[in-house]
Amino acid sequence: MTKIALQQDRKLDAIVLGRAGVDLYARESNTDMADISGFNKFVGGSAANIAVAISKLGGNVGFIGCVADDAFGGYVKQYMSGQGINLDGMMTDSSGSRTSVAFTEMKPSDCTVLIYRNNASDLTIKPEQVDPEYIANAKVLVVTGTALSESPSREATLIAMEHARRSNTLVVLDVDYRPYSWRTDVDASIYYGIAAGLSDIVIGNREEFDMMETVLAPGNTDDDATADRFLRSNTQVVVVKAGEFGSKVYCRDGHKFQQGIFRVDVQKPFGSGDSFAGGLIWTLANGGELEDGVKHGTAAAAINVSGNSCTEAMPTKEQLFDFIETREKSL
Ligand SMILES: Nc1ncnc2c1ncn2[C@@H]1O[C@H](COP(=O)(O)OP(=O)(O)OP(=O)(O)O)[C@@H](O)[C@H]1O
Ligand SMILES: O=C(O)C[C@@H](O)[C@H](O)C(=O)CO
Repeated sequence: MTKIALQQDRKLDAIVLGRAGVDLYARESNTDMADISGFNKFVGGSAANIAVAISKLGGNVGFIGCVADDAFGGYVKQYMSGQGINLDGMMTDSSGSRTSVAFTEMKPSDCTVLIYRNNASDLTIKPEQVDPEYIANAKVLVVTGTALSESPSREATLIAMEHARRSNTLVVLDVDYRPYSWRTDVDASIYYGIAAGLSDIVIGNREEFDMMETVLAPGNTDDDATADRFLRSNTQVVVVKAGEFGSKVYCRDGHKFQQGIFRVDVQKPFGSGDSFAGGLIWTLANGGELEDGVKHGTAAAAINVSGNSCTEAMPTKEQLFDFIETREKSL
């Protein structure tokens, strides 16, 4: 079993950096966008999803991000506070930006997702708004990579990672690649490469690592080669997620393992990555082994994809361990 060393004497288990927005999920299942009668509203955004995931498991979690001074921004802050998330790092922008909004169908696969990020508030956060003391008070800094897609958020994200490194705060990069956020894959691979070099743990799926290797190894699809390439500089662990095929985990010392999935009745494919990250990071922040963290993340993801939202479908600690116990008994 593998232990990831981190500073335990910290006020916060984790701080998550990136977007917090609104998810509008189809009211009807298995219905095309054109035929949906309406939507159910939730808080979303990859970083907010991960923060809620950790909080619902019982973690003390903070946030670094920015929402607009509009009704959606107020809704997001109210919900996240209600979930017990510390918002000392949440900025509010009054320059006319807009809180990110995602519209989704509700189908087990081939789900349309439309995310409106025109002048997105989360990308307005500035380096001078990132507090190094706040980061020094957390065991883990979780960065969701879309925050790298535009300045000044790009610089704010990189300085946050530098602050974390200097204060021995573990750095996790969840790649969170959204192609429409980037001018080209070459641009993306450059900044993701810099961020990966500042990270202890890099979590991505095959498509995301393909993007990250656009310049370094175009056309490579071999996970082992990808892991070898990114297990450099500060990076101790690379996790390659593979949807219903589970995940592969590679450690700097050569140890590697695979984790299969927990089979469920899937309502939607998305949210799996954020819940996986939340379960993994919560486990590590509480001194758990890497293997257990990946199992917990895998179970949290299965629970989430069988639900009808992201944030609200994140499991509590009791739900997570009941799910695992029930499934393991039936093996
Ligand atoms: N259909 C499924 N059933 C059960 N577990 C799943 C399913 N799809 C994904 N998972 C679990 O979730 C983990 C992460 O999912 P995935 O590989 O899809 O990440 P992702 O591409 O970041 O997802 P997304 O961006 O859609 O949230 C997988 O490694 C697996 O453990
Ligand atoms: O990450 C986002 O901005 C949208 C998510 O909250 C949403 O649940 C999703 O993952 C759709 O793909």
